[in-house]
Amino acid sequence: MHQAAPPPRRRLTCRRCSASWRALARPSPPSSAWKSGSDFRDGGATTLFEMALGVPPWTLTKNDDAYNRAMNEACVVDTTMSMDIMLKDTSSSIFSGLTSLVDVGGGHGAAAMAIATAFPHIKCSVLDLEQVIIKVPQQAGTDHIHSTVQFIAGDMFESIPPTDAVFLKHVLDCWDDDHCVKILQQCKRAIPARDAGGKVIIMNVVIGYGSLDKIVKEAQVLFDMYMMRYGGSEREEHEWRKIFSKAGFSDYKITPILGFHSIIEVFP
Ligand SMILES: C[S@@+](CC[C@H](N)C(=O)[O-])C[C@H]1O[C@@H](n2cnc3c(N)ncnc32)[C@H](O)[C@@H]1O
Repeated sequence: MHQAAPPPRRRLTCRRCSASWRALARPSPPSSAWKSGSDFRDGGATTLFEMALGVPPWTLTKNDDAYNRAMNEACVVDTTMSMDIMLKDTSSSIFSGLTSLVDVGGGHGAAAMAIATAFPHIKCSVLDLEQVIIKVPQQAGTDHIHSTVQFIAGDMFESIPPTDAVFLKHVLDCWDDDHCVKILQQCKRAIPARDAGGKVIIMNVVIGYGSLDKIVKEAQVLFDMYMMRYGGSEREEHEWRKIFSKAGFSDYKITPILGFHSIIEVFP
């Protein structure tokens, strides 16, 4: 039987350090996952993740329960640890004055619950895809903090509920610049003007910010490479500035926190 030949191996090059390696140097996925050469990312259609698994990650969370569970649980573990650091380091200045916040792409709500615990007067909600929200563990409605956090199934590219602030933790680095601009444009529609307290709070890497330790720098660059699988990337300040400006925001402030993350407050 005739089987479609896999695409030729290509050499990928890291934009920051010029390291290069062979794409697809791994066991072949099922032939159905291969697409024609013109479908590859250079042709505009897909990502390393899709090349290997045939669908984008947020389709796989819909199609594959085990992958969905692993992704949601991993996000809770990462977020529980990093929110602890973030809230100790920076919280008062960043969250003061807010009465509502939507954690967009907030998974099972670990960040929203940490914020609601630290600031009980802020009404916190989580917006995520339906396949994520329907799997929010049951106990997340029974104790006091869980019951104050509202979970909303929806698509951030279509609309985000009105709120003082949108929180985006490890969401924008999953996407290329054009998708980030679209997400940020929806965020801007959801929040009030700057003088009425509106802002977007991004928790992500800003390459070059934070501790100058070699290990922190290496972690930032490794994350950049890691996010390439989704077609996303970690960004330097000038790359963030470009997407904020394209999405119609007027100003931003970067606050590095312990570890390799920063908080970016983005103002309409
Ligand atoms: C890398 S995870 C980050 C989760 C969480 N913010 C954290 O840091 O632990 C990205 C999240 O974005 C969500 N997501 C992807 N596409 C989305 C969409 N179109 N609308 C809403 N959420 C989306 C995913 O389901 C996932 O929960």
